[in-house]
Amino acid sequence: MALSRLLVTVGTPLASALIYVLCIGYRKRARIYRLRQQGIAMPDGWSWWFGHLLVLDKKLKKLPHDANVFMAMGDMIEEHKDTEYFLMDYWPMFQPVLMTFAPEIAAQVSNKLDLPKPADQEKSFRPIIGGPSLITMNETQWKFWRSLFNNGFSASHMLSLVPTLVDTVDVFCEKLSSHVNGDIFFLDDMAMNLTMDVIIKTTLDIDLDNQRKEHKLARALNVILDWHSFWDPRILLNPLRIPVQWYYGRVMDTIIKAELQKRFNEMKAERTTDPSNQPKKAKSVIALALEEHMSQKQRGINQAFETLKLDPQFATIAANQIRMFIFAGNDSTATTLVYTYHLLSQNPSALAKLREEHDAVFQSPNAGDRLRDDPALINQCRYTLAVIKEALRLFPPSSSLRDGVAGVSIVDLQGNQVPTDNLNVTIMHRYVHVHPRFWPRPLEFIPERWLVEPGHELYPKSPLTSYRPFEHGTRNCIAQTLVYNELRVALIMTARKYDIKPAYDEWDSRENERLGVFASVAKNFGLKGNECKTVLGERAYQTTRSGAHPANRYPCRVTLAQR
Ligand code: HEM
Repeated sequence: MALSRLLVTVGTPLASALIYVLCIGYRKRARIYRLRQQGIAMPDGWSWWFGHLLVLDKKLKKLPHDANVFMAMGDMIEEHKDTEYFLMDYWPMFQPVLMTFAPEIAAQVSNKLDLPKPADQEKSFRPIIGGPSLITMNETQWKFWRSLFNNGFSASHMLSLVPTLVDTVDVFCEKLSSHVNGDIFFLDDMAMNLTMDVIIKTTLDIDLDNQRKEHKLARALNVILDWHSFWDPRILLNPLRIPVQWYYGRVMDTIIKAELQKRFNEMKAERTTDPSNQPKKAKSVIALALEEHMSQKQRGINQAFETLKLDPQFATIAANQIRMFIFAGNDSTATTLVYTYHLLSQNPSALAKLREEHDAVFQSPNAGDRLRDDPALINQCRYTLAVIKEALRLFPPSSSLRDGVAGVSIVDLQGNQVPTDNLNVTIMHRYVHVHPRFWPRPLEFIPERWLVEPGHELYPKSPLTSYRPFEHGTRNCIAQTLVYNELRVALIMTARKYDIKPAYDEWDSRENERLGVFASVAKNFGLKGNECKTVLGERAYQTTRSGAHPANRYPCRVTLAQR
């Protein structure tokens, strides 16, 4: 009797929960089934149980194990040339996603419909960022924070930070010099240290000097990222993950909040001293945001500035924003720099033209000093900018992700309505950027295409929609001017000094030697396959590591430039 009562007590809620989950699951699966029946484009091989996961897995198996998942979409792009979008059903892992590479559809997503960020994105970013931030916020909260930061990232403010960039790139040059004629090193790591120093200096005004010695702030972020995955169950289910990420998140917050308080105190002190006695110094992004916030607050409550306090709620979200700037800005900028050097190493005539431009604009080999005196000189380096734009076209480090909205549809190229509710939408930058309908000789590295006039055979069709590494519309990247300035300064100060060449062949043969006799015996007996090491013929293929880092952290060698 007691047993049957227990079974009823425990079993009823369990059975109800199971029925509930099955009902939800069935509803979601039935929806995709209906979309298929309606003719919404999707790859063949869909299954009720695993959506398109098995289809994707089959494509991924043809690539190196760490290749970026977007690289596996090449066949699907070919198969959907008529619609230029397709629905990928990631059941049971994620929400289904409408994947598009049509600039016309991308423009609807980012501008016309201005679709919001997915509600669950914040949760997956939380271990890294700590909570809501610009990248995941929507509506009023997003508007408030974006308006606080816009001024700090403005073109004029970014130009005033060029001398800071020069100081940081000076250390990068010192590091490159230490490898001249030396052994293989990993350019990706070195670029990451550079961009970390830049992002912290420009947003928070701390000199990490991370390029010389790993700073605890950088280390904390790196540990969090080592324990992070958006999908890998081996990492997500590890019981140590949450405490480790929580601890290092606290380390980051403590450092950032202490600096915020310092900036706040400096700001108060500035307001009470005679402005003519204050040293003229470029302010950090957070200092400008704090000033704006405090001025708004002061106007709102009509209270003397000296009596205001830094409110903890504001400080917490501001700390998230800084953590997000570090995360969003570090990898993507570093990988772009590495791919720019890579493309230059493969295209000697472009490198020669770049050097000629630097000779013409700066004359002296010490471009850093000239830039410190006259930051606007970077704007004269048109070919340099064209080289960077071309690197971002061929190796964009990110894509855009948006949430569908009930009742809102995308109009496809044939004029059909594609409903977006309960779907995410991804704009695949890589495939928009090499779209043959828009780009002449799409796979070639041709910086000149950025310098010709409309009507020229190299001029892209509709560059405003077909080129979107920083996305368009209200949710475009807030830091694109910082990125262009940082990369320009780095190229200006290094291109004439160094020749950087990839060393993958040497690296691969060393790795084979290291794996030794057991691996080659295993291969000979067919126990271990010869893993493919290139994607579309590219050894420096983009990997899954956030920011689409080049394979194996880009092993390379550097020598002094031979001209
Ligand atoms: C090569 C470097 C970079 C690239 C290619 C890049 C690309 C992008 C893209 C594509 C978006 C839109 C994402 C979406 O629509 O889902 C974005 C947004 C954003 N990026 Fe970047 N980014 C770069 C560097 C940076 C840096 C250095 C920072 C930080 C200072 C940064 C901060 C942000 C922020 C805050 C947003 C969200 C803006 C908003 O929604 O208001 N990015 N970025």
